[in-house]
Amino acid sequence: MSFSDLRASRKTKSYVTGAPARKDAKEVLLEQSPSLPLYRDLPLITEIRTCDTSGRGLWSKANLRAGQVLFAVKPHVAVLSTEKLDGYCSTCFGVAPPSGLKRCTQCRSVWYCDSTCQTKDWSVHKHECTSLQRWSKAAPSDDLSIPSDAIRCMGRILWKKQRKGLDSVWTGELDSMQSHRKSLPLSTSELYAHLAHSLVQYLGLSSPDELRQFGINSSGDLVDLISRFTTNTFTITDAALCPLGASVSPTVALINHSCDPNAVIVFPRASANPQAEEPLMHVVVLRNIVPGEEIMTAYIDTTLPRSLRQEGLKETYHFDCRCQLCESHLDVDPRESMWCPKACGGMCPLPTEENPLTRCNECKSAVQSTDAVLDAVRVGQEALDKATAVQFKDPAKARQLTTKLIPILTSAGLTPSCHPLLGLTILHKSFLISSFPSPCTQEYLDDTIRVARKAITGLTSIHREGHPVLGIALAELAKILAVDEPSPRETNGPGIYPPSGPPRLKLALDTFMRARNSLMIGFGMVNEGGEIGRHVREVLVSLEKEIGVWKQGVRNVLQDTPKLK
Ligand SMILES: C[S@@+](CC[C@H](N)C(=O)[O-])C[C@H]1O[C@@H](n2cnc3c(N)ncnc32)[C@H](O)[C@@H]1O
Repeated sequence: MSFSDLRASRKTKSYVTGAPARKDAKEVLLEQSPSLPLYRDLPLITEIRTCDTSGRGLWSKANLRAGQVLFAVKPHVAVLSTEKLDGYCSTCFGVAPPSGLKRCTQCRSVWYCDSTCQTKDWSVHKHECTSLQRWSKAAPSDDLSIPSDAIRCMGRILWKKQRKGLDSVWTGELDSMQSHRKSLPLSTSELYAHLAHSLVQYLGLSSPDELRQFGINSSGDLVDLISRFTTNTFTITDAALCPLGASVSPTVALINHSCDPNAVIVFPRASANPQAEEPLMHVVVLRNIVPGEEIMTAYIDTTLPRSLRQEGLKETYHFDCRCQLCESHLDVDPRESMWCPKACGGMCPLPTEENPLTRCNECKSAVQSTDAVLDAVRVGQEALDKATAVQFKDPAKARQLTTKLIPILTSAGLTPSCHPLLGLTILHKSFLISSFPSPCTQEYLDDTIRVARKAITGLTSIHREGHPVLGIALAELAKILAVDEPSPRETNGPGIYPPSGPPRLKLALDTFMRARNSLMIGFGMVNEGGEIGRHVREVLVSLEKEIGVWKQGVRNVLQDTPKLK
């Protein structure tokens, strides 16, 4: 849910238990007058409750099934990230059509599908347009000519607030989102001051006093705005979970966090008309929920080890996570695990500076190479941070880092689900897929398939089937398994991966089917797994036909071949 990054949620199989209803939940509390009915988007099968530890939250009043779309809402405000502005429509967030997008001729910074999308956005963009032009003129360099996503999003919040009315339900919902103003750590003051200054500049105000027109009457109100924005913003993603920008929905923001979530927020782009109401946020149930259970999503990447998750949650959301996963004491957490040094098939917890002694959970053999493992994890973490930071600006450099570090971490004994190996593998896979050579060689194709499979092995140890991240990764693997082989091998052996020829096609079919099952849950049954789920279904139909033709061909050959005497 972090606005800067898509942090997919994950789950370890061993934690698969229904979360017990929290005892400290109090009765329904809605801080609103009857004349201001907030959260009209909420379905009747949910209710808002408050509890001492996490404030308001959303609770289920009914049995909910995995794959059920609990509700779908249009965010109050959404903005594209700067680097996506020229590739997607700023209104519906649809990808540029083959005929291209239409650019706003005034600010020349935002793009639309067509005049329909442009007209829909005009009531807010007319303010934004002037601000963008002014900002660009004053920018010291080209790469600073567009303000950050946060500033553009907060600008939109204020203009829309003004338009909807400061006393409106719309504004009431926004203003009821949680602010941490009273408990902000000192370390945030510099960032907040910078954001406040940039926002005033972007809005073209000569003094903070002019913020009154937006209902901001004091510096406290301004801090509230920034705090509400950072605490309640969701990453907006495309149908394949690639981050596109930031969005704010007060209804969705009622949902509290768990590192072991029972729901997920996705943008499946499910409608037959891609422009209709998009971008639409769907809250999808990941596993069955019983009445009286709290609905929870993950705000951060749950493939991360506990310490990094806790750090991230504290920094952005200001709480100490006490979810089942954080409180559990597992023998071996797949996020921090290595193979048995005697290769008995068991696993050991990853050694740490504080706990260097580690043993296999099966044969109890001790890991001797502690220093080497610690070093590998440290350089792996540095490489992952660097590669993530430069992946768009300098993909060659990023790929160099992943190519170099994956073998080091693998030979240090880390399992595929272990951090930072899993992160590096996922990144490496995306580099391989995005730079398929033309013509593609068998070696490149097979290598990409192996890396994609390794990522899935890691993800499967953490996510349950049905998680959208797993569904997308499976669909990606299935797709590359179905690519025509440049030079198929003659033989297939039990230890050879990937197989070649017809067995490869069969494996692609099975992987597509597994992907489809996961996508149907993760992106919602009624959405048919979203845009990617529908695409997978189409490919499945044609692959089944292809395999059917091949089987028939084999049958014909067998029938035509004279029996051996
Ligand atoms: C998006 S809001 C969630 C709704 C919020 N509880 C409210 O009352 O509006 C995020 C904030 O809720 C609180 N929160 C969310 N999940 C929590 C958890 N598992 N434990 C403690 N606090 C939590 C934190 O204060 C966090 O900054």
